[in-house]
Amino acid sequence: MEKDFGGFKGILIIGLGIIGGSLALALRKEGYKGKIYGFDLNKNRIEKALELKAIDEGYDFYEMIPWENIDFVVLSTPVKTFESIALKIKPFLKDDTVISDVGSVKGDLVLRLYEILKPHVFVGVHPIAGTEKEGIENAKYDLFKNARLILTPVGEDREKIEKVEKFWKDIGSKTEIMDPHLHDFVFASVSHLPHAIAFALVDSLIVLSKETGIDLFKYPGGGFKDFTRIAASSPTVWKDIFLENKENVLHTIDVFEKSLERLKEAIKKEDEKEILNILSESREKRMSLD
Ligand SMILES: NC(=O)c1ccc[n+]([C@@H]2O[C@H](COP(=O)([O-])OP(=O)(O)OC[C@H]3O[C@@H](n4cnc5c(N)ncnc54)[C@H](O)[C@@H]3O)[C@@H](O)[C@H]2O)c1
Ligand SMILES: O=C(O)C(=O)C[C@]1(C(=O)O)C=C[C@@H](O)C=C1
Repeated sequence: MEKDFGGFKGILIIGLGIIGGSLALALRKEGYKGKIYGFDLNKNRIEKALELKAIDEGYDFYEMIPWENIDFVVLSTPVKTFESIALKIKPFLKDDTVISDVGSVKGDLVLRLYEILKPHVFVGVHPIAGTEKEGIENAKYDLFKNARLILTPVGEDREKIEKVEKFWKDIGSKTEIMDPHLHDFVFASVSHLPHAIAFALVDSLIVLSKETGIDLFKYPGGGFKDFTRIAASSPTVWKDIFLENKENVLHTIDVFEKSLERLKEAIKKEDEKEILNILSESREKRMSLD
């Protein structure tokens, strides 16, 4: 099928971070012919986006944006900013402009955004791709290529939902539709919990270093570094994800605590059979990935 990026002629990306920036670069790389507008509260990000030729025009005041040219808006800021941004931009939107996002949490948030923005159509999107880096200075044009991308539409506007799906397919993502609440349980388990544990693991070493007076951070090998790469992720982005997906994150932490407790008990009792059971089952699962 011919590439038309959903037929959108003018795209506004709000938030020129690693994800918003990578989206702009991917559009260029994949041959998008329309105009790309960028918005960010941080002027340095706008300058960098212009320097990289990722965007055609950049703004830090909504009033200045040529809204008549924009038929697709993508929210790419931390998830807790989405609702206030939606309220701010709504008065400027053309009737047929579609609004979407790239946020890591969906659930009730997409229902609230849908209500705030109607009669405009909002379609929730989550690309399952990223790194621990932040800002457009770390953006990659191929971040979304062959990556899974979840759409969590609410409402019945098939035509606009399909336009958003085609937009991402033309960038090279593998799209999948999911219920927004199911999405939040799944990604609490496979993404939010691992980030919480990685941050907490680094914190454990801070505590142990203070307790002992030994700078444990001088000694990590590959194991600790591999395990905690994601603890270098943006605190602002992850604070918002944990709070916006609070119930699921708390539940998955409870389950993790029980798993850790099971291993702890087996070690305490020197129960070799139980230790081997836990490690073998986990190793088998981990090896079946990819
Ligand atoms: N980083 C990842 O791995 C990843 C992956 C998938 C989805 N996401 C989601 O993508 C979104 C963006 O994350 P990121 O990693 O690109 O973050 P980032 O920190 O790299 O970029 C966020 C940008 O938003 C700007 N910003 C913050 N508040 C703003 C506001 N109120 N108005 C305008 N601009 C504002 C910041 O100045 C920054 O340039 C988040 O919702 C996140 O959950 C992130
Ligand atoms: O690879 C990483 O650094 C990521 O954290 C990417 C990752 C993930 O957990 O897999 C992080 C958040 C997203 O919403 C999607 C992807």
